[in-house]
Amino acid sequence: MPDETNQPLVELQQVDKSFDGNGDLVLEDISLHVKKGEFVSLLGQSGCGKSTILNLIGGFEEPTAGKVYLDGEPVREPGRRCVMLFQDYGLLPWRSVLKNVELGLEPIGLSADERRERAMEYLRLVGLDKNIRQLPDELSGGMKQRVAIARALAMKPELILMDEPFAALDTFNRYYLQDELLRLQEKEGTTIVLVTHDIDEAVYLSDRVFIMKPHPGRISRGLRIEPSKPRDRSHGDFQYYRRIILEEFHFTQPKQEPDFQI
Ligand SMILES: Nc1ncnc2c1ncn2[C@@H]1O[C@H](COP(=O)(O)OP(=O)(O)OP(=O)(O)O)[C@@H](O)[C@H]1O
Repeated sequence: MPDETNQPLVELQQVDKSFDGNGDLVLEDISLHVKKGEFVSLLGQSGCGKSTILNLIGGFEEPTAGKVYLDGEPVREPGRRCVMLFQDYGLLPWRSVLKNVELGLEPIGLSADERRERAMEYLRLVGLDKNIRQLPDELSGGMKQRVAIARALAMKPELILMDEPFAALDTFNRYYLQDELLRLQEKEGTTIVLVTHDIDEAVYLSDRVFIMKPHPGRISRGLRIEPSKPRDRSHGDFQYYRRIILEEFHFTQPKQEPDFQI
């Protein structure tokens, strides 16, 4: 549940971003905030700057103008309070499932026993405690992403930045992992910013969706998704929000009589 009282965990104030010297903006005037415990999605077509926003929040890029804050402090570099989760899982192929999860814990000064215990706890949570000795290549895509989620959560970050983490998975695995992610987020109270171009995914998971437009990348609308979670994908409420988003992208057509019959 989002914390409605405290200051935002993430805040972008009037952020512009260009990568080249000639001032062509990739992002223009991005202002948004994310509360602690909130699940927020950035939704938009390829190239509109979604990943760039994640990189700015994570401290991997600097804004050309404007400010990015994490818990009230300007973001200057990547830190341990925030982890990134990618579509391609980011697992080391030569390390076992257990060792991949332990990897994220190596820099934080836990003993070997503590690392193992913490890694096992999170592998149990994602249902992979029987697979700890397997190598990533021996796992399905869904299992690999569960290892990556366990590794991210085991680091106990306040913020997880997810860049299309389920895009490579089939529909069943995607639905399954989306439910699992919501369950784990509720349990851990983690704040999540998700980048996606999947409208259903954004509506199913998010407390708020920021709809983006390209050239330059900007937020055209912030939409609060009111129904409580878990949501029913076939419910009218779900279709209501889908429709608002489709209209924002101009994907809906007025009803026309067909010119010909087949
Ligand atoms: N490091 C970089 N150097 C130069 N241009 C970049 C860099 N990173 C991103 N861009 C450009 O910024 C624009 C936005 O890219 P970004 O990856 O943020 O978009 P996106 O919405 O996440 O796209 P996708 O959904 O395809 O991942 C693109 O035109 C891209 O080419």
